[in-house]
Amino acid sequence: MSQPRWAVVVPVKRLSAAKSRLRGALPGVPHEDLALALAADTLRAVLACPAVAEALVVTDDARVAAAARAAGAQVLPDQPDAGLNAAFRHGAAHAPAGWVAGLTADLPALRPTELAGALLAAQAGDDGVRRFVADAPGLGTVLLAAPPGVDLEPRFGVGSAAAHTASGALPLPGDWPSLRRDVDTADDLAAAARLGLGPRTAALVAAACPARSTS
Ligand SMILES: Nc1nc2c(ncn2[C@@H]2O[C@H](COP(=O)(O)OP(=O)(O)OP(=O)(O)O)[C@@H](O)[C@H]2O)c(=O)[nH]1
Ligand SMILES: C=C(OP(=O)(O)O)C(=O)O
Repeated sequence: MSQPRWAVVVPVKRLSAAKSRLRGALPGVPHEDLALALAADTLRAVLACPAVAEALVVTDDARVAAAARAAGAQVLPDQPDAGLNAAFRHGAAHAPAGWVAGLTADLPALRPTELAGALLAAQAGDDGVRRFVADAPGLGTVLLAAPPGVDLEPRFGVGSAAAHTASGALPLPGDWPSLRRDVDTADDLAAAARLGLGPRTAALVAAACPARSTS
């Protein structure tokens, strides 16, 4: 039997407001270009993942929407424009019946095989329970997965790993460094670069600091 395939919801904030903690991380690179590259590399990995049938990008940003459509994603408006969890709920409500995952759009080192491993692990329990992947420090969440017929019930934000656990979701323990490596700060970006960045982000890092691209 073939593995059931997933709809993955990927919310992206307006680029002018997104990733504020990263502002100035790449000297000479416009901040919005960096925020767009992070999302584009995340989405590229999502769409290259064999377990994924569909990506739904929730955004009100025209550049993000154009890049997402060009990559093959469906684009939904950021309704009701009430923050990240509302955006996840909106995307999940438009996903086809089946397995649904929510993923943050700040994973520029994401490898499709690691995403596939996490999605497969989320299906292994077959017990109707939501599962999540915590970020590298263990406090936040990068992926939340819900079985068919189960609400995604996203609780992203500060301390979201504990919030997801408190809501009945179970943490997935797998070793997926590129999935767990979300990028909020310049240090996170350096850590993601050590794992290997996607092409859009790598090009901007190289443009900001050419010496780094050859090391
Ligand atoms: N559509 C949508 N996406 C959001 C919203 N808030 C956050 N996101 C996305 O959710 C992901 C994780 O959020 P954060 O890491 O907090 O990102 P952020 O709010 O852009 O970053 P900071 O300004 O540094 O807090 C990022 O990919 C954001 O683009 C929102 O209100 N709407
Ligand atoms: C949105 C989240 O994280 P951060 O803002 O730290 O990326 C989260 O971990 O739920």
